[in-house]
Amino acid sequence: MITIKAVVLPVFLFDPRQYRRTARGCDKTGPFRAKFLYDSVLDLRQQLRGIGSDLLVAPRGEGDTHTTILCQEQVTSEELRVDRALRSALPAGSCQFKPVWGGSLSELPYRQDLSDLPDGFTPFRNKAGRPVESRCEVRAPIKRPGNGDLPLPPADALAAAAPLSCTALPPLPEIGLSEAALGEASRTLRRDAAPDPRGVMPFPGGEAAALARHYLAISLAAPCDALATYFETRNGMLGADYSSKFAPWLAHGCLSPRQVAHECRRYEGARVQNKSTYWMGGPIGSHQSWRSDAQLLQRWKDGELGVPLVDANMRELKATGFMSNRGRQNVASYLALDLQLDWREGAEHFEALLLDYDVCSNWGNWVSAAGLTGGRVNRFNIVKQSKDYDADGAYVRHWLPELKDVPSQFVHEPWKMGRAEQERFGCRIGTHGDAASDYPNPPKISPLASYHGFRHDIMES
Ligand SMILES: Cc1cc2nc3c(=O)[nH]c(=O)nc-3n(C[C@H](O)[C@H](O)[C@H](O)COP(=O)(O)OP(=O)(O)OC[C@H]3O[C@@H](n4cnc5c(N)ncnc54)[C@H](O)[C@@H]3O)c2cc1C
Repeated sequence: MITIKAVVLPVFLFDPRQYRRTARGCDKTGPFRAKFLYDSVLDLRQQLRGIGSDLLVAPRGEGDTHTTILCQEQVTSEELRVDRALRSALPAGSCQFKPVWGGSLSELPYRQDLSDLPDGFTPFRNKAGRPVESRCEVRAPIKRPGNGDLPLPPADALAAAAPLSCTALPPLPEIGLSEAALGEASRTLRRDAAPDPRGVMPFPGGEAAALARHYLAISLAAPCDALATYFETRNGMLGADYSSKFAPWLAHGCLSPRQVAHECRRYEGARVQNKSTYWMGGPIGSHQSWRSDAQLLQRWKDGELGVPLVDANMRELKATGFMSNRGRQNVASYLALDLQLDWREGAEHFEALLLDYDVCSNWGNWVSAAGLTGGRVNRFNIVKQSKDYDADGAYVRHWLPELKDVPSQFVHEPWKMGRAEQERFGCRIGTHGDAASDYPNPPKISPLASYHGFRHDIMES
């Protein structure tokens, strides 16, 4: 009798659908995430080589499939469409398609069909007065496998697996990166390309880089106490340690959320607990007719609106692929609730540029920012937010050189400077596009009172 041992074939397919343009003309994947993904695939290959196997890589869904395809179970529309296309492309009878649920860290204390799931975050988190995470058991991380621990084919057996390759990664045009993104990407993708020095930190892709992030060195030998102050610092916008910056690695599957949760518990046990470490671990609102203004939208994307906090954050995103949570909330609120431009334009722009793009986190947060969750609409007062979270203007000056000599009194409201002050502080305020001005006047926004279309309360914060 012949015994056939099950073998797991490690394959990475670059899916061209991820690199096309959307109907609104946005790249699905911009250069930052394309590079992060490349780094991550290279790192995965290195790790598999380290345990005697290898990674097969192909530009699209080619290759011989004759066993079981294991994949993450999806819930969102484009991802489900990809699953359906893959299922129907599989030769009948020769291959099984097996989605596995991996979207939650532990069993939630809600019904399996989620019929008792609250709409808002606060009631979700505090079920019957107890924080939801205190009822959730997170399983311990699995030990790192060594050579021979996994049913992987040896490297030399994989070397002959044409048309898949284990030597080279596919060139970008083969993946289908759009022309516009390619121009940028070919620059960013140079191995030696340095990240923008103004960014919060470099983000190399791959598990090795994630584990080297010292925030995770909750490790007791050399503890990093940034975690202890997370609750106080998490609304920051400058520097590496106001938040974990794990999101890009989590979004790409380079870092296990179970491992992060485990390290946090270990840290809390050994050092100190923090109120907010629990973090680590479709629109239903009323109809709103969004305005359409391509020029204004472009100014928002370019950080050229004349609203310093929004502009600084949008320039950071454009230059680095990252933006703080505080920044994301403000720029999203400003686009949807102040400019009343279509929030989906903003969500698509984020999807293209964010290193940590995740379909649920991005689109879910945008739905909420646009006031479409069915609950209270939270409209950010940008000037108040600027003064609360960037009191001395260090963040806006970091990204807006036009305002570098403008004192704190005016830095968040430069339009309030008179002509003499503009002269004195070297910043002329004027019409957007006017060569004689250094920084634009902000667009006129609708007062709160004219804000129709929402059935629910509007709260300013
Ligand atoms: C409009 C908008 C779009 C967003 N798009 C994304 C996205 O595409 N991908 C993404 O991972 N996050 C997204 N977020 C959530 C949040 O801004 C980022 O997760 C966070 O800024 C990443 O930085 P960090 O890893 O240092 O987070 P930390 O503050 O250190 O938090 C630790 C982890 O918790 C999770 N997390 C934190 N805040 C949120 C949140 N509000 N919603 C969901 N998860 C959260 C992330 O996985 C994060 O890495 C978005 C928020 C807004 C307002």
